[in-house]
Amino acid sequence: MKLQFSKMHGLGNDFMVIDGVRQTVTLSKETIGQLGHRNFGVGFDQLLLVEKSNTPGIDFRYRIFNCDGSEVEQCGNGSRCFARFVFEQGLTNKTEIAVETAKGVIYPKLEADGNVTVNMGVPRFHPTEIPFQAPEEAIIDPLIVAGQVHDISVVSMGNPHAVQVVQSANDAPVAEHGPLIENHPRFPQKVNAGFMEIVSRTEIRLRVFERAAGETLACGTGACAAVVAGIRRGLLDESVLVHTRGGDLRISWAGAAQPVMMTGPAVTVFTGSIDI
Ligand SMILES: N[C@@H](CCC[C@H](N)C(=O)O)C(=O)O
Repeated sequence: MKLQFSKMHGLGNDFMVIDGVRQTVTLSKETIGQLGHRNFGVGFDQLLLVEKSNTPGIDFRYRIFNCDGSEVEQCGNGSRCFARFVFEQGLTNKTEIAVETAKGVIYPKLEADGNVTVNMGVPRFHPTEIPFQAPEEAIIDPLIVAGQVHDISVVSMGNPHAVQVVQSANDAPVAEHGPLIENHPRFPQKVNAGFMEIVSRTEIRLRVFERAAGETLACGTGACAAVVAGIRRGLLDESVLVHTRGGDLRISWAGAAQPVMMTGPAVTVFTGSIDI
């Protein structure tokens, strides 16, 4: 089977994006893992599969897979690339799109300046919604990692995040502690581990060790989760510029029961086809 795809990125978090509306696509976990390989495949952090939606009022459905082939619930940088993809490919002429993911509907909007703004939905904090083993919801939970207590804030943006505040994002032990947090037994479905440096009430630096993908140059849901965690801790204002290794995102959150808004770029690098 020959598969047409676009290679895209959002701040260096890179994607293979496949049109499953005009192509019949069947992908096993193994095939996704092979396609994701940086030496033997196309290479990506996540694969995005765009499909038709059967729900009235919803334009598309899109599925998200980590580079190991595991399917995940949500992807911030991916949602912006999804919107750019369906527009560029002529799958829609709408600039405001409603798209179903495995964890609800999100609303990307293509801006006149080339950025994409996404209503990422309402963040969740209850341990059962992460999922996280804890007796009750808290703003800060102590987590023992490498024999030391780390103060984490757990946030679900559809997918699970554990965010901690560090003195310096640059010097944070992301490669050492990231996998320990990702696979910590208190997170039965694993977790994305965020390391946030507070620069000011309106600016942070962030690195994220992503579940099943390792540290990426940027993580959109990780940025949403970090800003929400910082606001809940009383450290950040409502609108925050997030510096990632791949570039900047603007994240805003007006507080409890409100959706998180994310604005940033989405870039097509090339289109191609591959025999699978
Ligand atoms: N890069 C993404 C998040 C992708 C999914 C994540 N690795 C998970 O397993 O939850 C983003 O931009 O949000």
